[in-house]
Amino acid sequence: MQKFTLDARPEAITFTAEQTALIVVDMQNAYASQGGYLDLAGFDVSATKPVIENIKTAVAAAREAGMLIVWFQNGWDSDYVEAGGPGSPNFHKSNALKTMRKHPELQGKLLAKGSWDYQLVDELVPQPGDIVLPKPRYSGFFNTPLDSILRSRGIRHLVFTGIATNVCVESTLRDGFFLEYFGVVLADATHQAGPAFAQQAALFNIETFFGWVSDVGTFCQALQPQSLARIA
Ligand SMILES: NC(=O)N/C=C\C(=O)O
Repeated sequence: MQKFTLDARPEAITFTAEQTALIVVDMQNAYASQGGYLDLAGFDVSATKPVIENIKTAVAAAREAGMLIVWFQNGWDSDYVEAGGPGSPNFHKSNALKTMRKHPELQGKLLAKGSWDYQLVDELVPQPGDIVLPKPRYSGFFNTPLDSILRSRGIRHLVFTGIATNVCVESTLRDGFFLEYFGVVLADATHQAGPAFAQQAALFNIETFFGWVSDVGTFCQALQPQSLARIA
């Protein structure tokens, strides 16, 4: 199998396309569009357009190289049974659920399966062969078949894109770390929920404790045949 070497912080990392999945976390209207959940809850989503474009670029490069693409969609049934009731911390901490309690006219609209909010943004369209997974909590490993899907394909490296860096991206990468996956974040294909320092802190944590940090241009360059670092 051909090996690729990606320049990253804190050091370069080597992987094969067959053993790597590109993970696109929650690129739904809820997280990336004006009028979506994050926007309605008071988070700034004004800088998500370049992130969408960068994800498109990373997905195309990964697809061309033969990597598995996994798309996550965060949310619940329209009655919010999957969100958990007052006995669940999610009921108390989810800003979507809190926003809907504050604005009952939004009930059934935020992060509900079948809603515009739940849909992936129009610019990002999964293709046949990709895997699209619903997830009910921040981590993509929790109550989803992600681990089985990856293990059955011998995948060991996960390249992360999506929103939000400091919530679902970091949660999934951390759980992956505990399950022995090597996690890499493409920083310019992610965006935080909250102030800019949340992005910096998440990337610091990942780079220092849980994984590696690179960017889309470097990722695409690493996958180009002429710049491949062929190792045996
Ligand atoms: N996709 C995410 O990172 N979500 C962050 C917050 C939420 O879903 O409430």
